[in-house]
Amino acid sequence: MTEFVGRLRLGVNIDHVATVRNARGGDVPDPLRAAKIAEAAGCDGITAHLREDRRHISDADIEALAANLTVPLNFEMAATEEMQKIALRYRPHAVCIVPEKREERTTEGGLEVAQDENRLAHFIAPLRDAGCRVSIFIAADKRQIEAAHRIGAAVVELHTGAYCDAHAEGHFDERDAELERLRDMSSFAHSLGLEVHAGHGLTYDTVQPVAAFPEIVELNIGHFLVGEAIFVGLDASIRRMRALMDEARA
Ligand SMILES: CC(=O)[C@@H](O)[C@H](O)COP(=O)(O)O
Ligand SMILES: NCC(=O)COP(=O)(O)O
Repeated sequence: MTEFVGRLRLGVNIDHVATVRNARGGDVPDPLRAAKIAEAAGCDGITAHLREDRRHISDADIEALAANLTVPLNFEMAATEEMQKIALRYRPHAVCIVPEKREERTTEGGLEVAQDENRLAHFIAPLRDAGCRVSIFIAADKRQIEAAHRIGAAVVELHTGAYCDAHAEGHFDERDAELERLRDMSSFAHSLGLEVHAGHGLTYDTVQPVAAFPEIVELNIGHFLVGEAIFVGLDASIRRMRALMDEARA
């Protein structure tokens, strides 16, 4: 089932502004300032991942974002009791449950929902009751999508990392196969009534084929935008991404 869903939303992930700040300690660069620039550049939401080890975003960042944003906050977190308490304190517009491994450099894969269904169903219930849209960050995998649907998630965010990595490494057959998987699985998730988002590792070079899938309503993009901002400024990097997304959608 496909349908035209209108303007594709851009959620700007500001985690890696905090990474730069934390390299030295102190207060600069300030993720909230980045979020305000992103709002002015026309983003549709701000994404921030409060990792359990606080390697980038801090508790104080979440407090500042929750108090000052005018666009919705998408709060990414692991499925732990500590994070659930924080989410229930701030009640962000959306909570995206992501897997975390201590030794990983970034979020390597999607959440294993199918093997942890009962626990996750109980875990997300209070978040849903508090009014948060619960999103599950998963690989483009039918089994995981079906499990996310069964536990009562409103949204699935499909991990685009494998597609982006294959492109960056010049493995174009693998890239095309990953893209095909993303296309099929976004359509499948949509057919179950799930809202479909995608993200991780997207760049100017990789965003358009994903943005063209009509079932996807939101892309969350961060690391590349923050890196590009070093050269052109954050406002310009976001506006260019926005333009590429709109072009692909048209
Ligand atoms: C879940 C996700 O894909 C992003 O939020 C990403 O996790 C950014 O943070 P890291 O680079 O620490 O993984
Ligand atoms: N959920 C994915 C996200 O928020 C952004 O990931 P990245 O662009 O920083 O890799």
